[in-house]
Amino acid sequence: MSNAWGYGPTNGPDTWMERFPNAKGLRQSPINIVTKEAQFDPSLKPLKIKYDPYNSRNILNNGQSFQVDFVDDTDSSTLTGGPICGTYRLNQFHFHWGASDDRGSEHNVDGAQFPCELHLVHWNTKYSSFREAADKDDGLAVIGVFLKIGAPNPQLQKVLDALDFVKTKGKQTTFSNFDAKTLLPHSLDYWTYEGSLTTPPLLESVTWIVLREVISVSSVQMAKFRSLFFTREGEPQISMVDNYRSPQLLQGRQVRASFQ
Ligand SMILES: NS(=O)(=O)N=C1NCCCN1
Ligand SMILES: [Zn+2]
Repeated sequence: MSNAWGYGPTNGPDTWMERFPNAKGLRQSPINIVTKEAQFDPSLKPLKIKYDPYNSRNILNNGQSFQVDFVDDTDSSTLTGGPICGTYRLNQFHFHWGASDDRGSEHNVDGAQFPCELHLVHWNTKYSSFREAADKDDGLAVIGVFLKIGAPNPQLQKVLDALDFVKTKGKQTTFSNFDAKTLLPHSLDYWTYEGSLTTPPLLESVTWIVLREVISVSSVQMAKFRSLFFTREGEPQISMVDNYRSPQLLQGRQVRASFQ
């Protein structure tokens, strides 16, 4: 019987501290963003996001979410500017979502949850790889984008159409020529703070960049997310839903805003 971490009653976020001591750290994520306490910082630069569709490689059900992986052996898909120094390369993107539209995001805004949250994961090229960067204080930068129920999102639909081929844990399929920029909202206004991975090993290596503007997702599209399974083919099916960690203590951290 696998004792892998997950989101169930016996291996979920409340149990993670047993095997992953970072869970009790002082810069854990996600957090609740209290907008009135986020201070505008005029020194924050605009985000510069350059994604090359040629770098998208495959889509994988990893048993906790699904992720779209990118070839990251050159600087062709990068994040620069914003709160970070240097160049960070796009490694993958994935999502977190709920069993119903009232929950699912990891970050909250003024105590409110969204039905889904997109994470675009980048690593600092001062290090040689994602793996080497992942445990460094300035190793990672993750862009968080909230999804709000509304009109169907045609760009997101391209990703959702591929889910038919990765229903169960361990399944993957080619996913080429996808422009991740098409998943971003028009405005790149953001909140930023120093945090962690929201999944084990909960490494405290992430500069979080959470966009203020949401993107849309329809209820039918949310049902597609919920059609995936945490479990492998042939195992008793457990629907992949509620794969989110709840907000953690701020522990004195400052959340800055790139906008007034
Ligand atoms: N939800 S998160 O903070 O992005 N967590 C991640 N864990 C593994 C590698 C990518 N990201
Ligand atoms: Zn995530």
